[in-house]
Amino acid sequence: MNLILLGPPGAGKGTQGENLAKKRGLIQLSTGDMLRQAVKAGTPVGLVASAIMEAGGLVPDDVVINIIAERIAQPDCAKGFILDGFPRTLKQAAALDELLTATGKQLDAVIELKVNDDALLSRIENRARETIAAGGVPRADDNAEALRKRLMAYYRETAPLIGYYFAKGKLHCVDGMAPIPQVESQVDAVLNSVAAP
Ligand SMILES: Nc1ncnc2c1ncn2[C@@H]1O[C@H](COP(=O)(O)OP(=O)(O)O)[C@@H](O)[C@H]1O
Repeated sequence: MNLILLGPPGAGKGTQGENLAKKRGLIQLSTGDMLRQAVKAGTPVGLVASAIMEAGGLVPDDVVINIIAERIAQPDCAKGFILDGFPRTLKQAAALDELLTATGKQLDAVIELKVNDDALLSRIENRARETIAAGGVPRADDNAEALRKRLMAYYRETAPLIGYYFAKGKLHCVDGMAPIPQVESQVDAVLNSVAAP
């Protein structure tokens, strides 16, 4: 089963993706995590991405499309994958369509996590606080200013994908404001409904 998790920053895509990966044996592909690893490792992609990510902007389409194309071609992805943070633009969505067609794969569902804008800022601030309390270093983009930029990028570039996937008959909405276990069961219900009979 191949899925996309769609939603604004802080909607819970990472949490739900991790859970689905564990429960359903799918591979979680988070472009944010991949890019953060590239930044840490100082690879050429990391060098391009670092300042853009820190400011809350979007990394160029070609860069992320290449990362995903390479990763999806790996044998472990044959058992199914969850895209978390990709596609984020219509160009990325079109590239994904081509990629899936070329590799004989299909998209089973797009799950939109719906969350109130007001909740996002406090979720992101909490995430930064909890990381610090646990002795870690918070993400460079988990602050109010970068979040506003990320939200702007979301509404300008990513939100049109909701219509794109609705028109393709792939879109399923889930209430991302519910407690985590309830979001999980809503996601489960969606996946059971799209699973091959
Ligand atoms: N598909 C993508 N296209 C462009 N930039 C991306 C993409 N995925 C991740 N990024 C970059 O990585 C940052 C962090 O992404 P992510 O971890 O998904 O965070 P969040 O969903 O909390 O905003 C984004 O703000 C962006 O700069």
